[in-house]
Amino acid sequence: MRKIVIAGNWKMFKTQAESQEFLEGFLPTLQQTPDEREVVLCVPFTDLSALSKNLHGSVVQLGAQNVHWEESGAYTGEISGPMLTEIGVRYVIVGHSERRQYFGETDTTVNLRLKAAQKYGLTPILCVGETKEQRDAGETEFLISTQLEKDLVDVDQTNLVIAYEPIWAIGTGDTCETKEANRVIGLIRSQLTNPNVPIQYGGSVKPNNIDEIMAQPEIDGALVGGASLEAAGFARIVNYK
Ligand SMILES: O=C(CO)COP(=O)(O)O
Repeated sequence: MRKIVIAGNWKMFKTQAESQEFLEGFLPTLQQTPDEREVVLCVPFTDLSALSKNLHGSVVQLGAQNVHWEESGAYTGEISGPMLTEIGVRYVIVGHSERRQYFGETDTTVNLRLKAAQKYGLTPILCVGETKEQRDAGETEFLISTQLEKDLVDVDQTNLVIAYEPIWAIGTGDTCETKEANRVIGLIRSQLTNPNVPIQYGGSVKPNNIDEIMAQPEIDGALVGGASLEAAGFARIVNYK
């Protein structure tokens, strides 16, 4: 059976004080969450250490938003796998479209980061997805299959989560039609050697559309941006029906 993974991606939001306030609202709502749902918070590096202490003993796993491929070295501004695992981080987002768009992330560096994450004991969440122009030009399938082919070279598919995030649906309120998301995720699965890799949908996931998204047979979870910043809303998403 495939694992369900619901992850919040806080992006560049929340100071430590704000993250603490979030937890106070969020953690008490989780007692009812069925065991098979993995709940992950992918937070800014500066929030990781304090959250790690406060999440201890809860069902929530901690995630980072990027990882460098070397163990250590002269890489100003970067964070390595051992630095993350030391403080209890279990997951890391790799290849988010915002990293690819604004910070020069390429399929080559995504591949290096995925392999390093696994080497140092983290589970990477690989993000793939097309732009509006690529979708309108009928290039969605080609684009995603090319990303997967390049990103997954020598990557262990037994310790991996994939997120299908159509770029045009991120932060726009313009959710991908659930049947279409289900179709693309089915295509992604058909390209994997391990059909049990959990594949999430991401892009304007909200409390009012999570039930419909999770009802789709190919969709194994969600990667949630804006709606993961508010405790009650994210709790509703995690506790989808
Ligand atoms: O980029 C996302 C998650 O990684 C999605 O962001 P939104 O949920 O804000 O659209």
